[in-house]
Amino acid sequence: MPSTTTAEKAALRRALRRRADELSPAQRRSSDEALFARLTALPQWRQADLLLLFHGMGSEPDTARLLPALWAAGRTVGLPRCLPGHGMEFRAVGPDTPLRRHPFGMLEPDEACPLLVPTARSLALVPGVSFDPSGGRLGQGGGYYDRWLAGYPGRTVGLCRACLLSESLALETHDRRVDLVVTEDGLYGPSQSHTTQSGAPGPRSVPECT
Ligand SMILES: Nc1nc2c(c(=O)[nH]1)N(C=O)[C@@H](CNc1ccc(C(=O)N[C@@H](CCC(=O)O)C(=O)O)cc1)CN2
Ligand SMILES: Nc1ncnc2c1ncn2[C@@H]1O[C@H](COP(=O)(O)OP(=O)(O)OP(=O)(O)O)[C@@H](O)[C@H]1O
Repeated sequence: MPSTTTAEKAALRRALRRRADELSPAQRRSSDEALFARLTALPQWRQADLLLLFHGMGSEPDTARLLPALWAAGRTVGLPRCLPGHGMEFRAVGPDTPLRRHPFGMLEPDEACPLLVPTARSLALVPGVSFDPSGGRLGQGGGYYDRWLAGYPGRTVGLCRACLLSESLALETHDRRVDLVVTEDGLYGPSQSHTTQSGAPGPRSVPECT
C-alpha cells in the first residue's frame, strides 16, 4: 500500500503533466526564452566548472537549445545516463556526440563519452514536473535524481514554468530540495527572499496557465 505522500505525488504529477501538455508550442517557446535568460544570467551558471544539464523532452524546457552556445564558449557540459537500479551518471557531450533515445523518451550519451566527476563548483540543472518556492521538487517518479543528488557535492537549479510552480510540495525524507528555482518571473529557493532579478517582490500566488 503506497504512503499518502506517494499517492498524492502520483496524482499531482498526472494533473501537472496534463497542464503542461496543454501549453501551445508558442507558449513553451516564450516560457523557455524567459527561463533561459534568467538562468544564463546567474553567477552560478557563469562560474560553474561543469554544467550538468538534462536533454529536455515532451513539455520540459527545451534545454538542448542551450548547448551550442555553451560549446562555442568552451564550457564542459554533461548529460545524464540512466543506469540499472535507478542509478544515473553524467557524461560529457560535444557538438558531434551521437545521442541515443532512452525508452523513457529522452536523448542520452553512451558509455563512449567521458564520465564526469562533479565537484563543489559544478551546477546541475534538475528536471521536475513541479517545484515550490522553497526548492521542493516533484520529479518523474523514478527516484533517479534523488538517488544521484544524495552523493552530489555541487549546486542545483530547477527550471519551472510559472504555471507549474506549486505553493508547497509534500516531500519525503529522500527528496532533495534544489538550491534555486528559476521561473519566468523570478528566483526562489531556501536562501532567496522571493525576489525578481530587479529586486522587486516576486509573485506569491501560483498563476494559471493561460
Ligand atoms: N529530460 C529528462 N531526462 C531525465 C530525467 C527527466 O526527468 N527528464 N530523469 C529524471 O529522473 C531521469 C529519467 N527518469 C525518468 C523517469 C520516469 C519517466 C517517465 O516518463 N515515466 C513514465 C513511465 C515510463 C515507463 O515506465 O515506461 C511515467 O511515470 O508515466 C521519465 C524519466 C534521467 N533523465
Ligand atoms: N536516495 C534514495 N535512496 C533510495 N531510494 C530512493 C532514493 N530517492 C528516491 N528513492 C525511491 O525512488 C522512488 C521514487 O521517488 P520519488 O517519487 O521521490 O521520485 P522523483 O523525485 O519524482 O523522481 P526523479 O528523481 O527520477 O525525477 C521512491 O520509491 C523512493 O523511495
